Amino acid sequence: MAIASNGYQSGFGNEFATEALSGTLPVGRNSPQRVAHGLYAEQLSGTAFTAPRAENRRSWLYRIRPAAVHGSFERYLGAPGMQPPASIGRFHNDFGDGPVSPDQMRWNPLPTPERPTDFIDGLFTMAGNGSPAAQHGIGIHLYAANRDMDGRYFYDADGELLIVPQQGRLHIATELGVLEVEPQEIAVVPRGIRFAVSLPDGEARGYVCENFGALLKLPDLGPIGSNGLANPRDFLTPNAAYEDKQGNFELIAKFQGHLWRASIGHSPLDVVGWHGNYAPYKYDLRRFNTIGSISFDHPDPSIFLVLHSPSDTPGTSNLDFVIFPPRWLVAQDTFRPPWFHRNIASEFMGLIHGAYDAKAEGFVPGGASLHNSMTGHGPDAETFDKASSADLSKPDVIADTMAFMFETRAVIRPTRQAVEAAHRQRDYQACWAGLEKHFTPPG
Ligand SMILES: O=C(O)Cc1cc(O)ccc1O
Ligand SMILES: [Fe+2]
Repeated sequence: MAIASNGYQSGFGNEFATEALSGTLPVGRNSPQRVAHGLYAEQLSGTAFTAPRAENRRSWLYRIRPAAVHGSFERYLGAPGMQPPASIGRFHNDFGDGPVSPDQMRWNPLPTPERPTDFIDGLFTMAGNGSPAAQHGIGIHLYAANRDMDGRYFYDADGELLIVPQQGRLHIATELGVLEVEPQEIAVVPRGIRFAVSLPDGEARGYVCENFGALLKLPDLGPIGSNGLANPRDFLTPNAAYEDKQGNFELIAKFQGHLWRASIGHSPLDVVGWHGNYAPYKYDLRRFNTIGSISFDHPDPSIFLVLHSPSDTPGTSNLDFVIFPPRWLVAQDTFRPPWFHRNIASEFMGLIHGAYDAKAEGFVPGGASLHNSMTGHGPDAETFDKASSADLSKPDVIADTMAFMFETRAVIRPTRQAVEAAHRQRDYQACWAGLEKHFTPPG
């Protein structure tokens, strides 16, 4: 039985305080000689102790047993039958260091698993850059699962996890409380926090971005002003909820790019109360206040930025999480869909719902595309033809859609299993083949 949700607190990066049993949190100190109810106090830090106050993230957990209590770790390659031949498992950060193709690439959704597969075994690494060791870059994964994590708990020491469900709800029971998310919502589980995922709909699939760099934050708004894009009060962090359970359980860790397993005799989701600003959260993408052009020209997609992980270079992100939500298009004398372009940044896209306005066909919900640094891309031939002769005297509404992009400063290296996958669309480039020469010089 999964832990029931105990509701949420609202705000982004607040100093939260929550207890599932009253009187749990110590008053006026963090680590009293004896904690109430016979609990242990434990600090979990998500930034350096000495990080500037505005960036500093840590929480104090009051729990039944400290996190140190478990058996020793051994390598874990995934459930039997799931490993690819190289025996590195399907979920890893081996992005390779040899030649990487600049091809545009696109994939159909990850197939539903043939055997019972939980969220962790259902993860399939598509691409990435940087590394957990370097503390910058991202891992990009798809998941397809049809079984609850039962007696099994996971944490990722390599990065925070941005989870983007595409089909099926997720019940994410974490040490700090429960996140219930459905498609068009996202969940963020910070580095190190233990959790178990169950599937209220029996099946689920979606995307995960693993952020090895600086923690995701809300962007500055500059001239937009003090409101807009993703508003802080729409972010929800769970109230404390715990289970007091003994058994022969498993703790899976992701550490330096690979999975490890240890036995654990109790549920690590045993935090009765906590306070601090390092905590999981969720956000409903349908709450995004979309801003765009009301005069002419299609703006850069940075106007759709939800969250970003900055790098050491100002304005140049380790990760930008951008969405393409429903919106009105009113720009005059303008080619309204995304333009043709080549970018310094690299782009991995997914589609949560509906259709994407740059692609008439082939980019399907649950699918993915990759356009690397300086690789040309843009609207397919059918979209170009339609938009070039559209009636601009009327606004267009783009309804029933939710696409997103993981954009990153470094080249995104697709994994071997992604390049060789049966679900890769090997004919993707054909979508631009119909763009004929129209050049007609005068005379
Ligand atoms: O390639 C894409 O479809 C993503 C994208 C959308 C947009 O509106 C402008 C630039 C961009 O890279
Ligand atoms: Fe693009």
